[in-house]
Amino acid sequence: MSRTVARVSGLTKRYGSFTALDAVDFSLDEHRIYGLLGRNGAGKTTIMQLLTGQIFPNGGELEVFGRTPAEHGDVLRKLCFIAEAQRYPEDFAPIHVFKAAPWFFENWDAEFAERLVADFRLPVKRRIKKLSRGQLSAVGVIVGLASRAELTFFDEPYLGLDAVARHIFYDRLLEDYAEHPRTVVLSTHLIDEVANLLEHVILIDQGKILLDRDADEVRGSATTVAGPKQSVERFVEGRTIIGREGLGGLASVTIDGRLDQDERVRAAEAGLELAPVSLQQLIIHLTGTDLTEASARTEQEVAA
Ligand SMILES: Nc1ncnc2c1ncn2[C@@H]1O[C@H](COP(=O)(O)OP(=O)(O)OP(=O)(O)O)[C@@H](O)[C@H]1O
Repeated sequence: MSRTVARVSGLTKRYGSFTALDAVDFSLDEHRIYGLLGRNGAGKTTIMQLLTGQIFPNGGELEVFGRTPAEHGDVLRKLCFIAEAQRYPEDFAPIHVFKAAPWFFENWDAEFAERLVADFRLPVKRRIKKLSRGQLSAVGVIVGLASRAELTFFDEPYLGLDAVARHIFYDRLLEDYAEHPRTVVLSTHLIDEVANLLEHVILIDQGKILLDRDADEVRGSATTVAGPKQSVERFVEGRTIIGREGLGGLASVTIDGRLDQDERVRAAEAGLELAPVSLQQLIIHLTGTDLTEASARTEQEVAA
């Protein structure tokens, strides 16, 4: 059985009369990659700041490696938090950040950091305030990866990183995680890009947990049916529709729930293709009203 590295229960954070986090319960197991997902302002950064001892809760229990993080230096040394707008001392260049890193991270791998510098083509001697937005994000990503902290938080780490650099990040994270398992919590809005990386999904909305499940279970919880429009519409009749796309005579409709064997045979006979739902589509459905309203409208249009 895997060890729990962090556990929160009834965790509440208020800013004045505004409740940013409302009695939240969840736990993080060792050696897993978690996606902490949710819309803007959902409470993701707040959770990460609480778990890394940067802010204090107004209520509930919070335990990281069995202790309250803010009060225990030995716990903080096992943590790495890469914030969206990570700040560094004035006049530091990346090389100074990487030289200082072993003081903060006991597992720091300088050679790995050097390889990452080459991968990201980072000018290590240039002052941080002169770096481009993407290069600044690369500094954080390198620290997050090469620190090999037992519990690493990446909060939207790649603002400004181009597509190539983002994929280097995903590849290196997976390779290094395979060799040095640890717990990683990744908060991102680029859900489709990271979907294959995630082993577990925690979805938060307006300070409450909407979903806390194994990523494979989430992916299997809905199905996309694609093919000729009329056949698709006939097949999905009476089911809960999560999303709908179409082009010319073709349609792709996502329905809630699994299909049984008979339904799969019927779909094949009707020339329809079935695919598991994309994580992004499911999350848009669970946290947004736009798509649901849009599909309700489309359903009415189809019915008319
Ligand atoms: N210091 C603060 N004072 C007042 N409100 C705050 C403070 N910090 C955060 N909030 C509010 O708490 C809520 C949660 O913020 P949080 O930064 O955790 O969201 P998030 O899920 O990380 O969002 P995003 O995806 O946009 O980064 C937001 O409504 C935010 O405005």
